[in-house]
Parts: sequence; C-alpha cells; structure tokens
Amino acid sequence: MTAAATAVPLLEARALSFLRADEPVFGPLDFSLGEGELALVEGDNGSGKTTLLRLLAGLLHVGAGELYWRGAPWRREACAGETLLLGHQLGLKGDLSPRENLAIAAGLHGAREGASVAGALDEVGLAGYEDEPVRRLSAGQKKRAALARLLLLPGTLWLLDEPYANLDRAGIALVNRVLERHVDGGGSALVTSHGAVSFHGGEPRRIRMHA
Ligand SMILES: Nc1ncnc2c1ncn2[C@@H]1O[C@H](COP(=O)(O)OP(=O)(O)OP(=O)(O)O)[C@@H](O)[C@H]1O
Repeated sequence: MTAAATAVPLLEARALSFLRADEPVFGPLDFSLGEGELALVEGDNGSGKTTLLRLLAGLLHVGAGELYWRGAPWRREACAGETLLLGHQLGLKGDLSPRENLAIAAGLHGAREGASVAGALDEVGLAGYEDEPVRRLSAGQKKRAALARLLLLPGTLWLLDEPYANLDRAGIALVNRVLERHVDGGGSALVTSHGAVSFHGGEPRRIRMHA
C-alpha cells in the first residue's frame, strides 16, 4: 500500500447532511479530501453548495452524519485557524482600503510565511488601488481584494464559493494560478463554480450535491 493510500484525509464526510426545519438541504454526502487535493462542488442552483461551504467554515451546524478533520471528529476550534472561506459576501469593510482590510485580517489571524499586504495586493493586480476605500472599487476589484486576503493569511483548506464570479479573463487565470500554487504547496480546496474550470495537472475530484 502506498503512503498516499494510508494517509489520513484532511477532511472526511460520511452521510453528511444539513437540516433546515428538519428537512435536509443537502445530503447524505460522502467525500474525503486530502492535503494537496482540490475538489469541485457541483450542483444546480439551490442544491446546497454554499450551505456546505458555510458548514465546513464552522458557520452552520452539522445536521446529520459524520465529519472528520485529520481523522478526529470535526470541531470548529480544531480547524478554524486552518480554514479560509471566500464566499458571496466578501467580508471586506467598505469604508476601509484594501491595504487596511488586509492589515486588520493579518493582525487578527497572522500572515502566511513570506507574505505581505503589499505583495498580495500587487499579485492580484490592485497596485494603485491599495488606499482606495473598498466601496469605490468595482465588483471585480473587490473580488481581487478578497483574493489578496486569501494569499496573505495562513490556511490549509480554502473554501471558495464562485471564485470566478465578476472576474475578467486575467482574473480567472489569476484564480487558477493561485489555486494551483496552493495545491502544489500541499494546500487543499473545495471550489464551487457554475462556469468552466480549468486546472493544470489533471482532473480535479468532484463532489456532487443531491439536487
Ligand atoms: N438563510 C437561509 N434561510 C433559509 N433558507 C436558505 C437560506 N440560505 C439558503 N437557503 C436555502 O437553502 C438551499 C440551498 O441554498 P444554497 O445557497 O446552499 O445553494 P447553492 O447550491 O449554493 O445555490 P446557487 O448555485 O444558487 O449559489 C436553497 O433552497 C435556499 O433557498
């Protein structure tokens, strides 16, 4: 048996579901995700993709089934420092600049080794907009500021909900590039997207939601 076959997955779900008013929003779902792996979360509108990502970010409670983090029962405290969610709500303060938003995030959560606020903003193409209030940025520029925060903060598991939305072709290529680098460096990611997703290095794993 290879080392990969025996490795404990970063995340494992067994018959996982989320309930609203005792009705399942999704599930039962079975999947596992190892370090250095990316999975696409696929399903129609309303099938529960955002709900799944919010649950894995610790914002919602498991309804039924089992969830494991590095082989132990999932606990918010165990994975909070290693999990980053990029959702529809970008979590940026509109009155603050990208530089200020990122500095506050790094002050709260720390920064990835070798990463800096200026470097992250430059990488996502926001040079020249660092000190503009976020509310004055375009939708794509706001998304880029949120991506810069992802590059800056430490995190093993990225939960990306429609990361390509509002981005131009260069922005889409940027998302693919940073995702590939994250995964090549041993990081993991769950990604929802209604558009075509192209990654180098083979077919990503797929998690299909029950419609
Ligand atoms: N805050 C909420 N309160 C009640 N129901 C909700 C809430 N948020 C989502 N839902 C419902 O939960 C279900 C799953 O929604 P979710 O946003 O997870 O779907 P999705 O797969 O991400 O959809 P989309 O592809 O449209 O983004 C939907 O039926 C939706 O109406």
